[in-house]
Amino acid sequence: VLGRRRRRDGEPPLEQGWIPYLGLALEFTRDPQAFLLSCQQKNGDIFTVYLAGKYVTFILDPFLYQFVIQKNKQLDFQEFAMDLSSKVFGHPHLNDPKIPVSNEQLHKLYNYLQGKELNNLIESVMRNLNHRLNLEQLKSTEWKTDKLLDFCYRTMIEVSFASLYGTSPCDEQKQISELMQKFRKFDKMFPYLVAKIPIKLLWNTKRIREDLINYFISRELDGRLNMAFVIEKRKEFLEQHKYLQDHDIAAHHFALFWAAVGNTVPATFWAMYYLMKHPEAFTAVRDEIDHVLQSKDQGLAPVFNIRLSKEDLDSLINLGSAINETFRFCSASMNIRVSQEDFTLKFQEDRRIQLRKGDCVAIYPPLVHMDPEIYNHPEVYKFDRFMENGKEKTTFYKGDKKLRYYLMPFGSGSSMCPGRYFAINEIKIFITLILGIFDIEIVKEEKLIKQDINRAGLGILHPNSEVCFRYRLRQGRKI
Ligand code: HEM
Repeated sequence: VLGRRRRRDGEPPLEQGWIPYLGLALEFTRDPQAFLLSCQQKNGDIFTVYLAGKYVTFILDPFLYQFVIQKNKQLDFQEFAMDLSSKVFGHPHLNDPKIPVSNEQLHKLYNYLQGKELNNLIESVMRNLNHRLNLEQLKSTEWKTDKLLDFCYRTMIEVSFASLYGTSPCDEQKQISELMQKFRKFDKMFPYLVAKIPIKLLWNTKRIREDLINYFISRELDGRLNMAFVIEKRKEFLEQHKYLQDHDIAAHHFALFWAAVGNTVPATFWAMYYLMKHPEAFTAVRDEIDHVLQSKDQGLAPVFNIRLSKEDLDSLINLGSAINETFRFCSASMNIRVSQEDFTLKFQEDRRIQLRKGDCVAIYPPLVHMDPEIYNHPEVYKFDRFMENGKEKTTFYKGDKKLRYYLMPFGSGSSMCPGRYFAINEIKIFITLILGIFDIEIVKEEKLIKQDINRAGLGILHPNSEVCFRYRLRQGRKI
């Protein structure tokens, strides 16, 4: 059968299925967690599965992750990521000999998402979110009803776009609202694009992608004010290469914008949702927020003008733990590497496996996140799971051995998300302002909200339906 191969000595157990080309892809996508657990029962912690034209070796024992992560020369991430990104976002493949733009140099610029520049980004997000919330124009006693995922998208796309790509001197509410709608349409197709379904077959996705790319062409970006340093530098870097057309550069900007909001918005949704569903968590987080706001004597009237520093946000331990617990529940990004040559991957002592050039090696963190040996009652949301003695808890055990990798929403090693600090701070700012300013509650829930697993392996899962909520200016709080 096409694609079938024989297992060689030293290679992990092999599961190929019987369907030509697809192999076990359908079983895997139907429920990755259940599928991997059943393979583990049969084969142990290391096995290879044939999935849609690729042999993927899964390493399920978290104590072996480090051996994969350390081998970043033989097990490459960048080539695979660039390939995928260029197909999904329609930009040229960097490192193509015809386009001598260094992907490595481009990566160095992501350092501007951290350190001193992170403080500036935090300040921008604060300013832009205060501005956005002031536009809501709520009167003090009036409840306003909305849909939670939609609210998170509207607010965070506007705030992230303004904080990264700057603000326009003209009113751009209409354009931003169109950007949000198009972004959501494109994002719905994201799993299909990753699965390499040709964009032509995905209705009008190609046109929507072009429209989105057009928001980022240089004549649109040039007049914007307060652009983030990371974007300014990235723009300068890409524009100095005459090989890249304006459209190519814009497509790169769009890819980064997708990375910046594609996971942050659903993560914010879940963080808010779980807080609203768990009153004890809501109260603990809100008390902590009030404490910080009061100590800073923050302005809430006549217009909201909350300004908190990174240190203030760092001090929100309950909130930080609630966000980590949210990540544990709903993050499902698979860490993939591609073997650059036939070689022996060595683990501790005499444990080792043979890998072939072109095969993938995968780590699937949701299995760790839901492991009852690591997390007591993993199916239960406990907002304070990641705190201990008033600080962030960082020691977790499996059996009696301490784990290095216990929570992995942001990937690992060479594929670690460079925007992780920015993302966590953005979510913290969002929740701090919303809980600080508003009373907020779920209105009705006709059916239980579940995670839609069609993005399993690709990042933060989405909810399978909307949640209706309402909010009003906080009562019983001096403003
Ligand atoms: C909750 C929010 C976020 C999550 C869960 C997340 C997760 C991830 C993960 C898992 C990867 C690795 C991808 C892989 O292994 O295939 C990644 C890569 C990346 N992320 Fe994030 N991310 C988030 C927010 C952000 C933000 C806010 C930014 C930028 C402002 C950002 C920028 C990037 C970039 C540029 C890459 C690609 C890095 C590379 O090519 O090496 N992310 N992210």
